[in-house]
Amino acid sequence: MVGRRAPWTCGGGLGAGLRGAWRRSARLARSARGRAVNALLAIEGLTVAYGTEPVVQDISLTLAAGEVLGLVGESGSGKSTLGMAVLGLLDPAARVEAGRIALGGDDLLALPSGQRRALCGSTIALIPQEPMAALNPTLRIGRQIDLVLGYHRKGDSNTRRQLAEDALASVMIADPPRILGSYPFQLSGGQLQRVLIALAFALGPRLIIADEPTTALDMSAQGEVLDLLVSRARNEGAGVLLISHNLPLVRRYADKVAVMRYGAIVESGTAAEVLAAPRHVYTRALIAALPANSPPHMPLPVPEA
Ligand SMILES: Nc1ncnc2c1ncn2[C@@H]1O[C@H](COP(=O)(O)OP(=O)(O)OP(=O)(O)O)[C@@H](O)[C@H]1O
Repeated sequence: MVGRRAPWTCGGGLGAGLRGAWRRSARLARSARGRAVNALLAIEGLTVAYGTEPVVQDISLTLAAGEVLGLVGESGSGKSTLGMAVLGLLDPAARVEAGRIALGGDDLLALPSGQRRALCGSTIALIPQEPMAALNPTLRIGRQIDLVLGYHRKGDSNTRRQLAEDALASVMIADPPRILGSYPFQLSGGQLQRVLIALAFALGPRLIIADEPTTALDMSAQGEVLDLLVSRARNEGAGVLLISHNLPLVRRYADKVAVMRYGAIVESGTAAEVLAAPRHVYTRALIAALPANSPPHMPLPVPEA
């Protein structure tokens, strides 16, 4: 696991050119069901190293607007490092050694740092594993949302208050005024994750990096949070990179799956193909390692060795 950050720590505006490219990409995705679509995100030959040790090696993948790509693999396989590379939030010790990350046709790695920062947190949102760690424990939720919306220049304080209430209502949180007046410790993990999802969507993301977004939640909250995140993303034409250990959840929510091992993708394809009929021995081992009766959502078959 690499260092986690709140989704709004590096936000800013969105260039008109990029906005146009994403709109075109979302239109293409909607109008081309079942056919090849223009990628919202295209990663080509990405290699990232800590010191001399490459932990992401020559990775290529694509994600269309409105699509969910599940990234699975054992701990330490490089999933979070890949996500952080896309966000532009790599640890200072990490170095991109090769490759290209294109979003809406623009090469993120070639953008000046100010423009790159401007995309992160608003256009590319992070939904982290630990919602509690992403929030300031000493500030009420309303104050934290107001700070973020203010940072992104979302109107005066009355407008921001209304935006915050609307954002919370849109993720079906009961009694938004009460939630805005609460401290993080007064809310459940599921409520906190909904707050982060509400805030992410209030900023109009085109790409969401969801890094183990339900690991800290109980089983019923896991389904609720992913139902919400994925349906909202599909409706708004945002792509989701869903990083998860939970294969049944990935199969339920992802359109495509990429399986990582030792920094490389060993198998990728549609979720149905990869998780129901895995070709790679490592994917089979991941599926075989699932505890019996683990997920109520979507039990996976254990393939023959
Ligand atoms: N700041 C860092 N400095 C040096 N090595 C790091 C750093 N962060 C991560 N690594 C190493 O990079 C490799 C990939 O880590 P990463 O967190 O990307 O894996 P992961 O698949 O996301 O694991 P997890 O599922 O546990 O979060 C691991 O070997 C890890 O030890």
